[in-house]
Amino acid sequence: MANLQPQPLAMTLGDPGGIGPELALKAWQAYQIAGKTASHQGSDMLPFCLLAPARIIAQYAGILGYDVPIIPIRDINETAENFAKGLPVLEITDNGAPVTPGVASASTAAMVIDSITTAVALTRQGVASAVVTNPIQKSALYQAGFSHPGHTEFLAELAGPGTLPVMMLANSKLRVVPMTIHIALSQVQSVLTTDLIIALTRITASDLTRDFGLAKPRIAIAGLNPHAGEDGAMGTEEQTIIAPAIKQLQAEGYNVVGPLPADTMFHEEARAEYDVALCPYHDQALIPVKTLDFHGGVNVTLGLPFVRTSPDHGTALNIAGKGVARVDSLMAALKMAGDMAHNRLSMDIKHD
Ligand SMILES: NC(=O)c1ccc[n+]([C@@H]2O[C@H](COP(=O)([O-])OP(=O)(O)OC[C@H]3O[C@@H](n4cnc5c(N)ncnc54)[C@H](O)[C@@H]3O)[C@@H](O)[C@H]2O)c1
Ligand SMILES: N[C@H](C(=O)O)[C@H](O)COP(=O)(O)O
Repeated sequence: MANLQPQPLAMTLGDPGGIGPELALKAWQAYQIAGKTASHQGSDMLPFCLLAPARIIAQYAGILGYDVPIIPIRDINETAENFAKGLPVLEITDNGAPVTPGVASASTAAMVIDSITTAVALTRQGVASAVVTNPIQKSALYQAGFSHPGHTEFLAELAGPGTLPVMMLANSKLRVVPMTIHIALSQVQSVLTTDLIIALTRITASDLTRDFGLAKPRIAIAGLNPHAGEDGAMGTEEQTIIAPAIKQLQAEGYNVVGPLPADTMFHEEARAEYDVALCPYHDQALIPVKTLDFHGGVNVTLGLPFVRTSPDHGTALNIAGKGVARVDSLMAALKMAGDMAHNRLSMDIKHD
């Protein structure tokens, strides 16, 4: 019989020049305020361990004047027993590169990447329940030779060949999936295919059922062009690419509608008609979700063999180290990761 008590969450460092270290400290404080201490049994928030050089976290605690004891641990299994005493930090690669709040640098890329790969390895070994990532400064990683556009694509590579990652951003008002992610707008038309839409929709529907408890998710698919093409007068991708995918998905039994005009599908009454909206390109999906609730949003990667969530914001270099960064989105990501891990465990137990 599987153990229903999930393992701790593995939180990554993110860019050490950004707000990630500050948010990790604030998240630990928020847990203490909420009374989530050593015993997490019965709690709906799992304890977490930060994968980072402890010296950097201590540096931020000092700059910010936070009374958060840093507890270096050697094994993630030591997280729960130490969580009431301080923030558990599992040491990762540290080349000693100096860190300045508000400054992202290629010199810290190795530790940023090691934190992610270690979190994934621990989660896949089953000693962590999920990966919760802090934001990375993509430009600094690119300078260091990192070849993936973002976490989403990197995590898919770590998951193994054939993995199709699905980026979903969610808050209490809206869930969205950009069907193309980190590519130039000029490439969207060639990357968006009928087969891609079908594959992304199948993964979205199945993960919303397994991880979010939606028995038959209601899915809306946006058009690419103004007015969803206005019957071909303003573009034909709706007719040649999107509609055939919807027809196929409906034939398979999915509850899918579209292509819908993107400008009118996000108002309150329209949102009540679906559980998730799939959009042809990044900003079409992310503008409404971040506008409706930036601080409550979570970025979750569907389609992976492990759970990964993240706050929906970036590194916010302009406010790093100032103590003003809001921790709400990271807290929402921790909560969602724990809930998803719990749902997967419950599902495994049912199938035992
Ligand atoms: N998951 C990720 O790793 C992730 C997500 C989004 C962006 N990014 C990266 O972050 C970098 C900066 O991106 P950006 O400037 O477009 O977006 P951003 O989210 O970092 O900042 C946008 C604005 O929101 C504010 N803000 C962000 N988070 C906040 C918080 N928690 N509390 C208060 N204010 C907050 C910032 O100060 C800034 O004014 C880029 O390199 C981008 O690629 C990473
Ligand atoms: N596209 C995301 C956003 O704008 O919020 C962000 O860049 C994060 O992407 P990854 O999780 O793939 O790093």
